[in-house]
Amino acid sequence: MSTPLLRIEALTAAAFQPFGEVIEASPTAQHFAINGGNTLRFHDLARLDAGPDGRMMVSIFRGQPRQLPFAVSMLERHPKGSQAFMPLSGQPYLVVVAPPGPPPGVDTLRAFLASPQQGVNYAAGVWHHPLLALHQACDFLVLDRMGSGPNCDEIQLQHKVMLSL
Ligand SMILES: NC(=O)N[C@@H](O)C(=O)O
Ligand code: NI
Repeated sequence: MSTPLLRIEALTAAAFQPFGEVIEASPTAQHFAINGGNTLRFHDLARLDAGPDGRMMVSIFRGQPRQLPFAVSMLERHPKGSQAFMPLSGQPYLVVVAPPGPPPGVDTLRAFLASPQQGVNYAAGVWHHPLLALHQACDFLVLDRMGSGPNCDEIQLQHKVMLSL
């Protein structure tokens, strides 16, 4: 039996709501002028969470491009804190997620194509695939938890799914 294709959806705040937030300078986001009108502030776009005993840290991930079609065989989650990615290299990328809680399955997996102007913030415990950069090596600004104890659970999918554009 061939490995099923996972449908890839356009990334929107509404579609991503069960998993976290989309970070983008959207006209629908709360925004207001600052700095004497020189600057527009797109305000409070994501809920960053390091838990009661952690702190947020800033990193840069340089992801090598994934070759498509790509087999999704595992996901991970960070139970103690959120994790946000903001693209820096002007390329789209893929996001694969499943709701927090039960092990992800073909019926709960979702895939999104993020534009170069869209970041994502995974809420704590949301299942997601590690960075899926496309086309070239891409840098991402990453905001996630520094703290004690393990904060990355990995799970192998019972049934693989394929990503293709
Ligand atoms: N392991 C790590 O820091 N990266 C992953 O969490 C990821 O989501 O890419
Ligand atoms: Ni992660």
